[in-house]
Amino acid sequence: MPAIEQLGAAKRTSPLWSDKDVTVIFVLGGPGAGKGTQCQKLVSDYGFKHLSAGDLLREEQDRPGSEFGEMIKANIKEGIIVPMEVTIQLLENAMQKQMEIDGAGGKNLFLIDGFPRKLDQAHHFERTVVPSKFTLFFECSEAVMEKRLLQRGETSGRADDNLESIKKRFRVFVETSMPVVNEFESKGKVVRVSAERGPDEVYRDVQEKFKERGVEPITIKFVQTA
Ligand SMILES: Nc1ncnc2c1ncn2[C@@H]1O[C@H](COP(=O)(O)OP(=O)(O)O)[C@@H](O)[C@H]1O
Ligand SMILES: O=c1ccn([C@@H]2O[C@H](COP(=O)(O)OP(=O)(O)O)[C@@H](O)[C@H]2O)c(=O)[nH]1
Ligand SMILES: [Mg+2]
Repeated sequence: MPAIEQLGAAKRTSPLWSDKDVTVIFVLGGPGAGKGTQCQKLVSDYGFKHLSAGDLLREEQDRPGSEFGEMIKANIKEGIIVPMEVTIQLLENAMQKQMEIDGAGGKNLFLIDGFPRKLDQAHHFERTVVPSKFTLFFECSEAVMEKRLLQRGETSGRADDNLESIKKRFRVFVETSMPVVNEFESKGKVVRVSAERGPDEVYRDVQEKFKERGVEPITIKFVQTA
């Protein structure tokens, strides 16, 4: 990727896509709330494509020759939000790539997981890439999230799944990311689900809320041939 000020979204003044052609649902919730877990379920039942901002940043961090690698690494370890231009460009690139793969018949349904984590990101993405349909927000206590993250840390290999980084991430979530949820909430654009129970119970609630919002699972029609 080129220098930050050269990135496409940094220069555009109107959205790249219309929300009539491209559906984006933001997925938010504290670290360890279960965003990734629920997104995987939605992918198989609803035909969404899942884009995790954190995964895209980790991929860019590890890409040989990336000029942002060191900066991303340092930010993730400290739980700090990476400058939005980088994250938005990575998301836009991933969406573009997916649309090229799907071609004209594609449904262009995207779950954007772990983003926007800051108000400026939310505003900039909606102004320069595409406005979101709504935000799926997972509510979870810090005690539960901490337990899940420490357990995930046993095998994830993630530099931020340790108690010190987890505490910092909780703080950033409350101070920086919750204002995003509150702003979307004031516009009636938040679907709130409790994430305290097991993955299947949480998912049942997600499906119910999606139905209320008119988002239906994929139905496979079986055609009788004989
Ligand atoms: N509802 C749940 N109950 C118990 N454990 C869960 C639940 N959802 C996710 N987990 C586990 O908790 C950890 C964090 O989940 P993940 O989906 O990675 O969360 P996030 O993307 O919000 O950080 C993972 O190890 C996952 O397997
Ligand atoms: O839009 C984003 C999303 C993630 N991150 C960084 O990536 C880290 C991990 O995010 P991820 O969503 O993978 O963590 P999760 O909430 O799933 O545990 C965050 O703490 C931030 O440092 C960021 O800077 N901007
Ligand atoms: Mg995640």
